[in-house]
Amino acid sequence: MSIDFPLSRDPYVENSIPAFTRIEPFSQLLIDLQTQGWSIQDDFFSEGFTQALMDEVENIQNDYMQQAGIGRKQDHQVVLGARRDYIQWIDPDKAIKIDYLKMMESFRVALNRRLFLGLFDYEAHFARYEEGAFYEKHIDAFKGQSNRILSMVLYLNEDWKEDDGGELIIYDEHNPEIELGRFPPIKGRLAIFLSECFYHEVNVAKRTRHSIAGWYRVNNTTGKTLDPDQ
Ligand SMILES: O=C(O)CCC(=O)C(=O)O
Ligand SMILES: [Fe+2]
Repeated sequence: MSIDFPLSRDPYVENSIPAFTRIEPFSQLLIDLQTQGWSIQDDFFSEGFTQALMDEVENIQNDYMQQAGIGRKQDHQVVLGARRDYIQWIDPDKAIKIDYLKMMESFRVALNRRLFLGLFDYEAHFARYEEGAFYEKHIDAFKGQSNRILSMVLYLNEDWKEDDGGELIIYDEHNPEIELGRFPPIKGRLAIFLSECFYHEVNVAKRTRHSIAGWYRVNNTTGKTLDPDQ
């Protein structure tokens, strides 16, 4: 009789594989942002790097995640009608997370250099939508009230099928009744859009759906008020 153990890979080692396979991984993305304010990029990271991020998120137990709320941490409230996912903020405490944050830092520099966005930092969390979870139509930042400038979501789901739902729907900047597109959360796909401009929504997922959602921010610290963290 044989016992089935889950396949376990060797732990990811810092800097062990190239994070990107394309020569200029940011170029089309920067053009899209400049011309339309949003972009969808497939295979953004290399296969091995994407796989290491998938291994990481798949192995987080629910107990180590928190139920996502609406708004920032200090006014954290869980509104089940609006959003139902579990999150874990990404801190540089493991090789794959260190390398991921390093890559996002190099992207921040490229964004500032090319688009003069003055981005100050990046915050991100793993997200798990279990079967039946969704996130109703919303905007990530209200003009003048937030320091979130760019929203990014990286999808980490093997063999996502059309029937699995969970699409990201992006709405028109000028008329949020009009859909710009529906994007299934397939492995390696990256969605990016200006946080203050695009309403978006996550359709009900019919199976567990993993992603990393992150935001590039500006520093709005003035006088005695420190910019809140997350
Ligand atoms: O997972 C997605 O496709 C979008 C998530 C989202 O909109 C958010 O976390 O603010
Ligand atoms: Fe969002």
